[in-house]
Amino acid sequence: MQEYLLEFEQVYYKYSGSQQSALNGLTLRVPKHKKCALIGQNGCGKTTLFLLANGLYKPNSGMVRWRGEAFNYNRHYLSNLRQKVGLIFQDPEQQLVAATVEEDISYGLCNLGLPTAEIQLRVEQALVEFGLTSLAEKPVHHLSLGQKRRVSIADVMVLQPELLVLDEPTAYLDVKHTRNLMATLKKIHQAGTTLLMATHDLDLVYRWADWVFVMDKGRLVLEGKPQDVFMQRELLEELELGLPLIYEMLFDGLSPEESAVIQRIQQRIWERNELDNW
Ligand SMILES: Nc1ncnc2c1ncn2[C@@H]1O[C@H](COP(=O)(O)OP(=O)(O)OP(=O)(O)O)[C@@H](O)[C@H]1O
Repeated sequence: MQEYLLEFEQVYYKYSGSQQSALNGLTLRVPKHKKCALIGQNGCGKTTLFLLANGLYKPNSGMVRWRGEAFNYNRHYLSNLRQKVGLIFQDPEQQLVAATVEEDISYGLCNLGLPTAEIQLRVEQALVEFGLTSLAEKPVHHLSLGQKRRVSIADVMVLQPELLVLDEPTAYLDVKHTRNLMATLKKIHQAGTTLLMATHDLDLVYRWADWVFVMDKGRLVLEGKPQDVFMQRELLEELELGLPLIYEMLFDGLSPEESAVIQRIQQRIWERNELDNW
């Protein structure tokens, strides 16, 4: 039976001074072990959802649950929750706090009060795992965007979260760094971490995700496997989200022979994704 890590039930959230709710009766459950993509227009509430996901914000009404239990917003609970739900911000600058890469990665571990030997071991492992060993002593403000992104992921992964939430992690990355990032996420997923990623890149969603959430105006309007979600052409056009290129082509008046080729390619992509699944 499918287990759910994080659940939002009828969640409303309004920023102070704002007229409209950013989350508007959001009900959404994150399935354990999946690679979930969250899509929706600018301003539909994705980042707000993420800020509620690790308790940085509290709903005005409704409930957020972790493994079936309602969030308790006391300090001890939140500190535990933030180890389990790792949040990667859209802008890595927001996340990097220390002078050097090594210090930045150890920052969260020091806050947990772990023994020094344990901290050193985990930092060394993270430096190797995320290809940062040669940058260990480099000042974080001297890094490229792709390197900063890797450090921000290492900062969070060193805490060994069960769910990793990423807000548009491929924004501003070139092809090479996007591929590297996706390879890193694959390793993280294979090691047992559930992923939830907001993105506007529908081709990436189609190739990567095994579950897709579609949000509009602060609520969930559609969810499912990519191949089912992207068949909902009219709804997605109505929401002005567009479609992955392969669906644009499929719906674009192809000959039966051309359609058959596209469908064979789709089949290959689904099979490959299934193999990668849990
Ligand atoms: N700090 C804030 N104060 C007031 N309103 C805010 C604040 N942050 C976001 N909002 C509003 O809340 C709504 C949801 O914003 P949010 O950033 O969650 O959307 P998003 O889906 O992440 O957008 P994007 O795709 O552009 O990142 C928007 O209407 C936005 O203007």
